[in-house]
Amino acid sequence: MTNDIAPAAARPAAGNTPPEAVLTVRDLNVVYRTDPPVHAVKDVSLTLNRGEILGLAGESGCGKSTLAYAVNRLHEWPAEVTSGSVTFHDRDGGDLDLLALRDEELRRFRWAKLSMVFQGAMSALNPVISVRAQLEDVLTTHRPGMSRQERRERCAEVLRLVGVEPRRMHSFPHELSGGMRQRVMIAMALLLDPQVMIMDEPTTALDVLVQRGILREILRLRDRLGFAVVFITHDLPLLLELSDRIAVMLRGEIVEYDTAETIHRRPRHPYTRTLLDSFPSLTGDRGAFLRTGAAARSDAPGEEDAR
Ligand SMILES: Nc1ncnc2c1ncn2[C@@H]1O[C@H](COP(=O)(O)OP(=O)(O)OP(=O)(O)O)[C@@H](O)[C@H]1O
Repeated sequence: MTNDIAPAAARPAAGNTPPEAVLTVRDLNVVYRTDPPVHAVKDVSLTLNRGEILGLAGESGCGKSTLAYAVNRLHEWPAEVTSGSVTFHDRDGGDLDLLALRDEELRRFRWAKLSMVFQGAMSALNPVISVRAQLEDVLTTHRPGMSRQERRERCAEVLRLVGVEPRRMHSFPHELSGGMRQRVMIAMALLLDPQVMIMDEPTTALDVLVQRGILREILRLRDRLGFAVVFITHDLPLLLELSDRIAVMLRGEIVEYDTAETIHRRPRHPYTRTLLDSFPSLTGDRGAFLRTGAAARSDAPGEEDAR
């Protein structure tokens, strides 16, 4: 492992502006009401700052997805939030208690303020509805005042942002490669200019080159558009490259929470050290390609995974 990682948490807060929270999770507990019950998220507290990438790491089954779903109120019975709070600090001012939002408020909130990208784009996208129709549907629902022309233009714009040629909007998801579909999912998550994106293993199923291209794109977009990201993966070394801060989760609890720099140089918890040592490097020298752009241009946006 190399020591050339960029100073974590240095990038989002340009100048001397102190970090400003966009999402605060306090003492969150989630239990699956099964027999026996599973206490999947235990007293989790996290703060996501505006524009930062917060990595959430931990092995399969530690509760990462349960936490992400609960934050966005996407959890379903038998999962139940038993205590805690999730507060969204809107850039327009005002705090929203997400756990208290009624259905209609929640519907308006999701995608517009906070969007989510899941691992399997194929399960999130409808394979038999064109990309354009699915993107436009989000706009029709959330921006009813937009004209047809404006909707088309916005769809083309977000596809371009994620490195997909706008002509691809006429395709159906099943006609696209896995990487392309993930890019379309990211485009959809960007449509309404959200302040937070939760990405749950968005590139895990993809091969390494395609992963690299997409991860780079996420960094570029974050720098350009300023949204904050909760990036979930079991690949802690990958998070070292991508994240500003990292939370390490073990059996439902956050056992270490610090800047990527500190976790890289001075991991305190034995489990963090195990995760760092045991995971094979997918990306070569850590920190080499994502932040510095040192990789070959073969991972140029949208081309590597074109069919
Ligand atoms: N529907 C369910 N009913 C009962 N227990 C569940 C259910 N879904 C998840 N769990 C349990 O909750 C715990 C946390 O699971 P979760 O899927 O959140 O972990 P994860 O870290 O996201 O894992 P992965 O990386 O494999 O998705 C696990 O013990 C899991 O078995």
